[in-house]
Amino acid sequence: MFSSIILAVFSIIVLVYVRKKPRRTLPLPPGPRKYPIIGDLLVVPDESHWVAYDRIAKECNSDILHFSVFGNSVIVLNSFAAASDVLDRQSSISSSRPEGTMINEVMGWKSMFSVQPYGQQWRDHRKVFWQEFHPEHGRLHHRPIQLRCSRDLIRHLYESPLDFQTHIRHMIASSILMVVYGVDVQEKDDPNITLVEDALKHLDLGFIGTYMVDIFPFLKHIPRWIPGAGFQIIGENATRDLNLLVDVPYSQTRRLLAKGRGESSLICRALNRGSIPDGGPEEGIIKNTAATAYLGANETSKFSMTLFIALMALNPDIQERAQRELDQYLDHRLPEFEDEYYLPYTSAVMLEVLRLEPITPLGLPRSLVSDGDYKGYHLPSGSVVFCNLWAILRDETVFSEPEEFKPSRFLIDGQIDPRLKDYFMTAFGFGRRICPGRYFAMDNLWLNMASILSVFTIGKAVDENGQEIDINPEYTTNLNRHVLPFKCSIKPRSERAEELIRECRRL
Ligand code: HEM
Repeated sequence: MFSSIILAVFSIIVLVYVRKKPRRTLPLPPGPRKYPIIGDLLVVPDESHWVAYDRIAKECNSDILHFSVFGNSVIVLNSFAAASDVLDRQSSISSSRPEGTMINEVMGWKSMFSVQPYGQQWRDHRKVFWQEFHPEHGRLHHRPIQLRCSRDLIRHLYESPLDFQTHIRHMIASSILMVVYGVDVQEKDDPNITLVEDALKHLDLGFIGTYMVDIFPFLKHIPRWIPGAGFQIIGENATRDLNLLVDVPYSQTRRLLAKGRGESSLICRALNRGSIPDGGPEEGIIKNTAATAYLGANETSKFSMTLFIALMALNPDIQERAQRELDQYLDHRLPEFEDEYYLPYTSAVMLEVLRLEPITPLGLPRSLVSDGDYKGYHLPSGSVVFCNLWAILRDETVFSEPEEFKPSRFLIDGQIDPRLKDYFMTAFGFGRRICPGRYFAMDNLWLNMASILSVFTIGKAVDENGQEIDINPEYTTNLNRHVLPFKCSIKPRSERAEELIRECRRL
């Protein structure tokens, strides 16, 4: 009797175990040696993760890696082939984002669709975003605003070149604020620019895996006064700053609309598309989409524009080549969007800046909603997936001497190589979650880079003894990077250039 009870209990345990853990027939992708319980915690690198992942992938001779931290599975895709297979071909299972407890719940970001899991809520927000940011719409409605902000940038750089980072930040924030909210931006110390920067400064802190609460979600319930619960205070500050960002500019737009202004904005167009009750769920979608756009545009373009300034100062021969092309074609006028096709080297400079140092080297994390596979490896459901964009954009088989800044690599027969440009677009991610702001971003970057090159010479600054100050671009090491401040000189190229700059009066 006793032995039959033991047998029955044993059989139930085996059944439950077998049900819960279906037998895997395929192995997991390779990765470093795993330790009991903590898994790979000790070997997960704590800085420049993308460089370390690329090295480990080469050591393992595999373009896909698997890590495990306290039983949580992490997959890193290290090649174009792996990324397009998992994120494009298997997009039905790989288009979600991980439910990062810190960012989504503790910091209150779950209303931003960039971090939402795949599903109806995400689709509703992305639809509102895409109606505004698809390329034909952008050409019609955004380009005039981008042109105006770019001319302001040229004027600001002329007036106080040492403050170039402030001016870049102003140009980007004002172009997206006008597009999304239809509100004008003050020449200096605009409160809406402070709002977005305050909200963004918390983002790095909430990145998935930075806090134990992401590994042990029950920690979100511990009160803020318990020692070690500092993340709760960070969460409260982040939630407050995000709520301000979502509400304040939106209310300004509503006030403008009530006065019959602000009509050329995402908000006005989205409100006009449906009959939206005040404060109802649809209004929430528009409000949150607007804030996601404002947040998404800021750091990304700022990083690439600042890096462009550093690379131009460091590479005078490349700068001069672009200027020769601009001078020949423009014949003493500032560039406009329609000129882009005729200025391929200038476009190549932009592509190369974005290729060399992607702002988000590991993209934004995805999560697998079901089991997948790649090259005979098992990809477990629930895994967090990182795509190593940095490694993909430095693949030696596509870009020779990938660590060199060489815009001409993008040219074939004097035009942009379409095959290479398609490959390059991976800088904006893959599949259903690919960056929906990419056309706006590329328009903004191209126009501003071309305009700066056409009227300014960028060089190294000199110190009080007349010695050149070296530039060695340094970045923060978090997953959403910033270029650390540096000095450089920005001077008008000629008297004619100075005239053109003076013509950039506020439109
Ligand atoms: C140089 C500029 C930019 C770069 C390199 C960039 C890159 C990226 C990348 C790599 C992703 C993740 C895609 C994925 O998961 O596969 C992303 C997502 C996103 N980006 Fe951008 N981006 C840029 C500019 C912008 C701009 C200007 C906006 C807004 C106007 C924007 C809005 C977004 C949004 C909303 C998402 C989340 C999409 C979703 O989860 O469905 N980005 N971006």
